[in-house]
Amino acid sequence: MAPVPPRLEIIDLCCAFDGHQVVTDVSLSIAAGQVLCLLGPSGCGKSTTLRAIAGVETPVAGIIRIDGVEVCGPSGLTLPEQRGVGLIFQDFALFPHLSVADNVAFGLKGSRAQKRARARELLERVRLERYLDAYPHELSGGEQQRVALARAIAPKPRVMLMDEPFSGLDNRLRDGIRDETLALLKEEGTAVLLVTHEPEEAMRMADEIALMRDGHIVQRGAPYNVYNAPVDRAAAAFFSDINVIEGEVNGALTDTPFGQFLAPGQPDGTKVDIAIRPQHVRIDFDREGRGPHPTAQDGTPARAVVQRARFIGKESLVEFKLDANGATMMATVPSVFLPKPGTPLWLMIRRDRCFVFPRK
Ligand SMILES: Nc1ncnc2c1ncn2[C@@H]1O[C@H](COP(=O)(O)OP(=O)(O)OP(=O)(O)O)[C@@H](O)[C@H]1O
Repeated sequence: MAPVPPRLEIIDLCCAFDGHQVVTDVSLSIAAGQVLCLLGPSGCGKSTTLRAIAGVETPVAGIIRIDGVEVCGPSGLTLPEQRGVGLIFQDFALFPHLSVADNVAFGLKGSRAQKRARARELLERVRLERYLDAYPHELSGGEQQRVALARAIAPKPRVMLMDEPFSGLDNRLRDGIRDETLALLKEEGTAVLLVTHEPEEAMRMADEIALMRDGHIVQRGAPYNVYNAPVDRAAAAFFSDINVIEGEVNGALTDTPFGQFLAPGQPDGTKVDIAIRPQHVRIDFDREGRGPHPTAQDGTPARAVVQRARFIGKESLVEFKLDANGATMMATVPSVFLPKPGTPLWLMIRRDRCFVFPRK
């Protein structure tokens, strides 16, 4: 039996404006029921990629296939409305003069009764069936977004393209609507491409993350892998604050205030950055100038002096200055831990949580 093609497949997509390339050789594939998040900073080319898939932007090169059928490529361009693609954007303009049911049924084929039945089914799924005959202005922002969602899903698109669809909603509402949306789309076997610049949103929603920078996909993988094995310093820094300890390679080792680190394959004299997230820095007390003993897991402790400490909700953020080289380090600790500025403490860094990158 021939293998099932991915629901959405993009090969070497390139887009340009006025001769300036903003999307370069982007390749992605998404299976039925899978969610891929295109994650990256503002201006990196996420929305342009999405618009090219929708068919409202014409790429300069590349192939786009939906269920194995080319909709953009050497054989030509399929019209946007014939691609079987749904779109959800941040501003989810509903038609103000149509009832909620008619908004959801808009674009559906079939008899009036059939369209109303499908609208009811979807409004039940987003728990808004009581508003079937209401008008958009009678609904809250979050409810309107759920109607927009039901409208986008109603024609059973094979591919759903979502551009920051939840950023207009408040935090508590957002989590529920996000989860609800995904469950519905997965159930329908839709391939979802979600554009976001928020790592937390991507990690929460994605089966796979494609990290984008300057028009390129720099890393692809499951959220756990992208977070825990970033390809470079910028990829690590995109997900959270990071501490960077600078070093230089000598005999495949790098000396730092936290002891020696392996830098395999790096020639002598290479400058390296050792990155560690603040939540993987451990703190211990100063015992009359002595710290804890080195361990295999945490390496050598380094003495540091508290610069400031802030409580930021679930955790506290403490900023230190290292005795050894005056470098600044940040550590997050669960709950309230607010040592006074000037307090000497010892820092240890989880060896298995450090990333060693040659400096660019
Ligand atoms: N219609 C256009 N004409 C000219 N340049 C454009 C056009 N649309 C986008 N660009 C440029 O292309 C680049 C990529 O833009 P795009 O909107 O794809 O980025 P993005 O990653 O989606 O950013 P954001 O998260 O801010 O929406 C940017 O430099 C932008 O200025």
